Amino acid sequence: MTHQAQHDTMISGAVGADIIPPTVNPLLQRERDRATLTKDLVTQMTYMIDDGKDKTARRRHIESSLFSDPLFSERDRYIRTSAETFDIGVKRSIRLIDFKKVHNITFSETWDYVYRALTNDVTFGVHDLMFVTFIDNQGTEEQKARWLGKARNMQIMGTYAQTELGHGTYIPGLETTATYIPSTEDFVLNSPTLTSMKWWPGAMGKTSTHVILIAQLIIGGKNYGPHAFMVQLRSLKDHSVLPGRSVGAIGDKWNFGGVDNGYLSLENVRIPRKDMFMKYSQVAPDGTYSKKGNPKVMYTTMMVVRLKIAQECWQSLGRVLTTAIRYSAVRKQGPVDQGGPEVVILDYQTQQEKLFPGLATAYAFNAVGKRLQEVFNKVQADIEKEDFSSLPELHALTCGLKAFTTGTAVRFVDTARFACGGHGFLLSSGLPYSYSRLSAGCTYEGENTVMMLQVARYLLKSAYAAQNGGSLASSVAYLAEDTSGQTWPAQTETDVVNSDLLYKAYQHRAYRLVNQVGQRMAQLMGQGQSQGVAWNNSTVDLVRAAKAHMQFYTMATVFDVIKPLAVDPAIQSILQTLSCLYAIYMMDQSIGDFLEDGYMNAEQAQMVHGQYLALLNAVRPEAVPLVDAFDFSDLTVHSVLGCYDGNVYERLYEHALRDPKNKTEIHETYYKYLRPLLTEHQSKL
Ligand SMILES: Cc1cc2nc3c(=O)[nH]c(=O)nc-3n(C[C@H](O)[C@H](O)[C@H](O)COP(=O)(O)OP(=O)(O)OC[C@H]3O[C@@H](n4cnc5c(N)ncnc54)[C@H](O)[C@@H]3O)c2cc1C
Repeated sequence: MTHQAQHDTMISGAVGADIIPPTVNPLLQRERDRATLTKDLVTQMTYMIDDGKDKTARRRHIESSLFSDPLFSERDRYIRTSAETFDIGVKRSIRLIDFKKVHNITFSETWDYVYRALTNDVTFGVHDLMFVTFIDNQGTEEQKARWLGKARNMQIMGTYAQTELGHGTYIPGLETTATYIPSTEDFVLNSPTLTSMKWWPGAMGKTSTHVILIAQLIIGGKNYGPHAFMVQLRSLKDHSVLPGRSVGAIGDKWNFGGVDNGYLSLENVRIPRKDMFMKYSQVAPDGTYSKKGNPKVMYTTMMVVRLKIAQECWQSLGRVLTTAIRYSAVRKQGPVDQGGPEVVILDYQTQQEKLFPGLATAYAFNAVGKRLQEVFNKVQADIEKEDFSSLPELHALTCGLKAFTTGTAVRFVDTARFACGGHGFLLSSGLPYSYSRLSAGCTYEGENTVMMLQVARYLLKSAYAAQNGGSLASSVAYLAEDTSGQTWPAQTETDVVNSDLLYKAYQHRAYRLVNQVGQRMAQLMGQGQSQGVAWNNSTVDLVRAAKAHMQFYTMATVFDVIKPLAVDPAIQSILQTLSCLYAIYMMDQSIGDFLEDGYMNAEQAQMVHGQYLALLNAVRPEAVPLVDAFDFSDLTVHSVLGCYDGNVYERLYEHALRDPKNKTEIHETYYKYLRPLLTEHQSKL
C-alpha cells in the first residue's frame, strides 16, 4: 500500500495497525542477539522480578483476560476527551467487580496485576485501596460485619476524606467537627468554614455513596482530635445527595482523569454513635472517651497505601525505561566519528547516563518493595496481637520509602522524557502520562518533604536513644555505632564497588548527617531559639539527613536481597552490576557529602566517578534485555515508542493518523475562521 493509500484508508477508518510491520526492527533485534542475557535468561529474570514463575503466569493470565475485553483497551488512551476518560473509568470499575470475582483476584493482585496493566485509570482506586482497607483495619467486628462485605461487593462505594481546602498535611488543623450528643447518642457533623470543606477525595465528586470522614471529635466541649466516621453521602436508591451534604467534583487535573476527585461540605448531619470507627478509640453512650494502643495505629491504612505507592514506583519507572531504552536502541542520530556511520542514541554516553541509573533504580526499588512487604507483614501480625512496639519504625520506613521512591522515580521519568527528544513530548509516548502520575504520588498520601521530615524526626529520636543507652530498631541500629573520625578503607577501583565498603561509606554518611543536624538544632536552641524555630531553621539539613538514611537503607537492602538469590551466574552478575550502579550513581551525585568531613579523599572520589562511567558501559550491551525482563507487554507499556518490536516510526504515524483532527480532510476551523479570512484576501486581489 502506498503512503497516500494508507493515509486515505486510515482517514476512512478502514485500517488500523496495518501500517505496522509484523517483524521486529532489526536494530532492536541486534540488541537482543548480542546480549549475554539470552531470551531464556530474560524469562528467568522476569520470574525473579515477579517473585516466582507461578506469579508471572498468574499476572500474564490476568493481563490477557483483562485485555480480551475491549473495554480495557488503551489504544485510544491519549485521544480521549476528559469526559470520555471519566465515563470509561466508571464503566471499567464496575466491570472489574465481576472480573475480580471470576478470576478470584486478591487485594494484592488488584494492585500488582490489574492496576499495573491499567495504570490505575479506574474510578474506584481509593475505594479498593483505602475504603475497604480502612474498614478492615479500623472497624470493630460489628462494624466489619455491617460494612466490609458490602464494600467488597461494591454494594456501597466509598472514599477516604481527610484533606480539606485549607489543610492537607497538618492533620490537627482540620476543621470539620463531629460533636457527640449523649442524649441522642449521635454525632453532629459540620463544616464550619469555607476552608473546612473536604477537598480532593477520589471518587467523592460524583460517584461514591459513602465516605470515611476524618473530623475533630468534640465531646462536652473538649476536642479529642481527628477521628474517623462512616458517613453516607448519597441515596442507595436514586443516588440523590442526602440532606445536609453539599458535594461535587473539583475540576480537571493533570492526570487521574478517570477519577472524580471531589469537595464536600456538611451542615448538621447526624450519624449514630456506632458509625464512629471504634476499634482503637471508643466513645461510650454517656460520652466517656477511651483509647488503646499507639496513636499511630490510626494511620496503619495510610501505611498500607504508602507501601503500595512505594512498591508501584518500580513499575512506573520500569515502564518508562522500557519505552526510552527501546526507543534509544532504534533511534539513530549522527555518527560518533566524523564521516562514520550513524549510531543509535543509546551509544552516546550521556544518553546512557540519562537512562541506566534509572534502570538500576527500577531493579533496586523492586527488591526494596519486596523487603518492605515482609517488614509490613510482621508488624501487622504484631498489631493483631496488640503489640504496637514496631509501629514507629514501620511508620518511618513507609513515609521514607514513599517519599524517596516517588521523588527519585519522578526525576528519572523526567530525564527519560528528555532522552526521547521531541517524540517524548507526545502524549502517545506515554511519558507525560507517567510523569504526571508519579508527580501526584509525590503529593498524595503525605507530601514528600513532610514525609522526609517525619523520617528525620524518627532519626533524631533514635540518635538520642542511642546516646542514652536506649534500644534501637534494626533499620536505625547503625546510629549506635559512632563512626566519627574514620576514613574510607577503599584503595583500588575494585574496592570502590565492593558492597561491604559501599555499605560502610553510606553508613558513615548517614550517621554523620543525622548527628550533625541534631547538634545544629541543639546549638540553635542553646542560642535561645525555641525547638520549633530551631527545627524550621534546620529543615533543609534534616531532609538531607533523611535522604542519606533512605539511600543507605535502600542500597543495603538491595545487596541484601540480591546476594542470596539462587539464580543463573549471568543473572547474578548483572544484578551485582546494577546494584553497584545504583549505589555508585547516588554516591557520585552527592560526592560532597562523603568528602566534606575527610571520610573520602579526592583520589577515592575520582575512582568512584571512574567506576560510575565503567558501570554505564557494562550495562550498555544488556540494556534492552534488562527492560524486556520487566515484561511490560505492548498492551501495558502504553507507548508508541516502547513496543517490543521497536517499530516506532510506523506507530507514531499510525497514531497521528488517528488524531481526531485528521478525521476529515478539511477541518471545521476552516469553515469557521480561515475561509472568511482567505475569501476576504482573495476578493481584494
Ligand atoms: C491526585 C490526588 C489525589 C488525592 N486524593 C485524596 C483522597 O482521596 N483523600 C484525601 O483526603 N486527600 C487526597 N488528596 C490530597 C492530598 O493528600 C494532599 O494534597 C496532600 O496530603 C498534601 O497536602 P496539601 O495539598 O495540603 O499540601 P500542603 O501541606 O499545603 O503542602 C504545600 C507545601 O508546603 C510544604 N509544607 C507543608 N507543611 C510543612 C511543614 N510542616 N514543614 C515544611 N514544609 C511544609 C510542603 O512540603 C509543600 O511544599 C489527593 C491529592 C492529589 C493530588
